[in-house]
Amino acid sequence: MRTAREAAPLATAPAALAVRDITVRFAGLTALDGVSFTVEAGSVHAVIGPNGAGKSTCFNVLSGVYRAAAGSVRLGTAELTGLAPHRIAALGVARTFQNLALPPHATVADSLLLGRHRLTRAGFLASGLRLPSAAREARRHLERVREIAEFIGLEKELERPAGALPYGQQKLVELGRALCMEPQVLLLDEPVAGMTADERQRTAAVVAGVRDSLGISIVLVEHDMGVVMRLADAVTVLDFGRRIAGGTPAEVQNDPAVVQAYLGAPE
Ligand SMILES: Nc1ncnc2c1ncn2[C@@H]1O[C@H](COP(=O)(O)OP(=O)(O)OP(=O)(O)O)[C@@H](O)[C@H]1O
Repeated sequence: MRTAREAAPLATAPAALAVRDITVRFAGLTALDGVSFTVEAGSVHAVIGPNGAGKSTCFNVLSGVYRAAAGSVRLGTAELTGLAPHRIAALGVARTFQNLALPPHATVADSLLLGRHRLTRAGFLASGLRLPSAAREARRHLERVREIAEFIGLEKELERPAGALPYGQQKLVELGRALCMEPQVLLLDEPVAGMTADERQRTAAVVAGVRDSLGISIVLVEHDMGVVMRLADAVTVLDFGRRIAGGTPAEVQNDPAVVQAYLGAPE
């Protein structure tokens, strides 16, 4: 059987995600102020900054939950600015959530299958009538679910209720569900928050594999600096809604403005 590593070339040429001059205001407070950065295709791009810097707001603009007052977001030539979350997902930008958002009693297999929903072609009627075309399609989706379960290391848990797994594995199911959408870009909101050291390590390895083996770009909002510094190819640093620095992890680590922002607002 093919593994997910072999089976997941991107259907379309990978594209950069260009974030340009994004401004978001909440009743007088400017949460993001003309923020720009580019997530290069096939890279891990971390967005960091002290509490209240605007990271979640940025994440919510990229996934379509918040509408920016100004600026644009483009994936290659596709304009994402102002689109609803499901349309952004359909254009190849999948996300995970900071808090678990899995149906509590569904098995791991069914949770992953949820991610295949937008790729399902057989209509309600064809499925209801059990037409061979619908059965073939269902088999294809199940095969892909198995490959992705293998990729995230949960192939043995497919028939278990996702809610019964340890927290770290549940988070991996969420990540797997997003991968099942065959995205070009994966938005990860604090993927290792609340995890044990082992779980963090395992999740970081899976995220690196998503980039290295599947060629998917990743936008990572994460407080764990160890994970950011190990995984990220590029880092954008926000403070009070402004982009104060950007570059490689080593570059931003030594940037006086970044040091000042973190020292001025200790966690
Ligand atoms: N829905 C909202 N309504 C009003 N103000 C908001 C809203 N969301 C965020 N803010 C404000 O916008 C600013 C940026 O918040 P945001 O949550 O994006 O920061 P963050 O960098 O993600 O912080 P943290 O690290 O604490 O999660 C903060 O001052 C916050 O209080």
